[in-house]
Amino acid sequence: MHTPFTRYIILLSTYLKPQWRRSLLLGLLILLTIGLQLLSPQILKTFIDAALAHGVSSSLLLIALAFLAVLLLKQGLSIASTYLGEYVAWTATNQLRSDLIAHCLTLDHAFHSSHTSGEMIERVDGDVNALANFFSQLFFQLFSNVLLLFGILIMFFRIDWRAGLGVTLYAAFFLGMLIILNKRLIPYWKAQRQASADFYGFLGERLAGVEDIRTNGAVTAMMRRFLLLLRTWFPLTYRARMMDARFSIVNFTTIAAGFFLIFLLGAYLHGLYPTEVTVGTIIAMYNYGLMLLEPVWAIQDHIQDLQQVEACIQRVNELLLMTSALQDGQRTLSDGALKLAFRDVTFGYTETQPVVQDIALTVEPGKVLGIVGRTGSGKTTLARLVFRFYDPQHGEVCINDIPLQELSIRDLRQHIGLITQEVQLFHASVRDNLTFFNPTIPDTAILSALHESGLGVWYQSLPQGLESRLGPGGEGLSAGQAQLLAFARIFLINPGIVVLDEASSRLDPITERLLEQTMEKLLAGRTAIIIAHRLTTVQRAHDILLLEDGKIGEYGAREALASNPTSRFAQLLKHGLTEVLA
Ligand SMILES: Nc1ncnc2c1ncn2[C@@H]1O[C@H](COP(=O)(O)OP(=O)(O)OP(=O)(O)O)[C@@H](O)[C@H]1O
Repeated sequence: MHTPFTRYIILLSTYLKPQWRRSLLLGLLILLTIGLQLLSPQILKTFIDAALAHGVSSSLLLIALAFLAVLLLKQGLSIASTYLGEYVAWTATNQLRSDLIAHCLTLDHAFHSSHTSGEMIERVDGDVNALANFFSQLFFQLFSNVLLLFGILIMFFRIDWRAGLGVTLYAAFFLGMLIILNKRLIPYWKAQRQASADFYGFLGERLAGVEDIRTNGAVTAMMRRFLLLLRTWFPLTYRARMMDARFSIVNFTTIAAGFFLIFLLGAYLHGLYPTEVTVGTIIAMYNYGLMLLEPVWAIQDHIQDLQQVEACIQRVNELLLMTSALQDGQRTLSDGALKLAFRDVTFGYTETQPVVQDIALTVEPGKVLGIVGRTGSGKTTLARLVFRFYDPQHGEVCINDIPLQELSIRDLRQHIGLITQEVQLFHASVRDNLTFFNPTIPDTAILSALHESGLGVWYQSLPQGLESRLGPGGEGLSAGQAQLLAFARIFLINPGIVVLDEASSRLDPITERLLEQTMEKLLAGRTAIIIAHRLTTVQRAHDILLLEDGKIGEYGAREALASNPTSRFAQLLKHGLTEVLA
């Protein structure tokens, strides 16, 4: 495992290297800004000494103008470095974001089903945002604040070594004290924030359920819980604020002591060397003292932020180090209907508990296999194995007699179309919903897919054609229309195998008829696996697989099974699919 420091270096070099010119320019801008910042007290010193020595003169105006010019230039440079800093940071972190997303997409289904989407968003975006802060502010600000601090100390040493030493010791003490005090303060604010999060979490949940609370007469009990939460929240906030106040008192006393030290040193040195340490020098020392507070406070903040960033870098690294359990193959598939075979397949989500067992069957090109079985019998699991979301523990799944492990996963998935019960629709245009945001697919192909899937009339009613936006989660579409849109997606990619997990809910007769017609077109010239819930679909299947607790309960040609009165399938047909399998 790398030490934190090497991790920072690796991260910085990976993502800043491509922008080294901009980063270098940024470094230069920061150096110049610091140089100008250190110059202004010197100009002030010259001004005061000149005023005291010669009274009001034209040179004073020139010095004042130089002071103004330095201030303006410094301001301009800070704006430029802020802009450049943000630019460099956003470019670096956007690259990191896309690297992480691309990496997550290569991870297997087991990874994705064991991490919630919220967790992934927090990892990819929350952690990257913290790192964006590291790149844009923390790294460059820490760099410039440390430089500024050293610059100020050098200015004190230039005045006199005793001044330099005194102020260096003071700065070290001040910084150490701030770090210790802040560490003590953090738990108080953490507890306060937790209490506030609990309160708002409770409030949000109760507001969402306000009708149930009222109708069940639970208002008094809820109010009591509110008061209890407020009773915890208030003392925690009070304690945190009091600690803050104490912290401020110590802080300002130390600052005051610092200025006292500077004036004392100034007066002492003026006494020793009146011509070198002038009144102007003492004013400059005071100004450097004021200037010193800024980097000390900032460095203390940065140290805290670095601890957070360290945790983020660790999590991002962990994610990047994860690899998919599935090894990618090289071979590719031909177009057209494909042959699918399960060869003695056994698979379980855990090693010890098989979910499907000893599955051996073949679906010839262009044929339809209907899978029926009770809920939890392993139907969806079989479909997942076809997509190679998982590898079987025993046996193999083959397409055109090629084991899936030998196929390129990308190519494999381009040759299989999946329609699930719940169609995932995006809050985006009809075009993007059909093409999955691929802008290279021509309109003519999309329109033809819409017509083929029976959505021609629906498309005519769209105010902005393909650019019309669907509501969030497909709002405004009926379940049947959503299914047909999923069919249109399949027509568009034209795969050789279709896996269809049929919607179990009943559809209205018109949509049902439309779906039937579209299904006919969809299955023509394709191999299909249909997890069937409706009788009409089952009747389309050439073969039937009845799954019972992950094992083959019955498997054979549909007609043969249907005409055998002793078969389970014939019983199912007699008593109705949904009634028996529900
Ligand atoms: N990602 C998973 N991780 C662990 N166990 C799972 C996972 N998915 C499914 N299972 C378990 O595997 C078994 C088979 O589930 P599967 O979804 O394949 O059944 P199904 O026949 O498709 O059910 P349904 O008709 O309800 O969709 C169930 O016991 C289920 O709890």
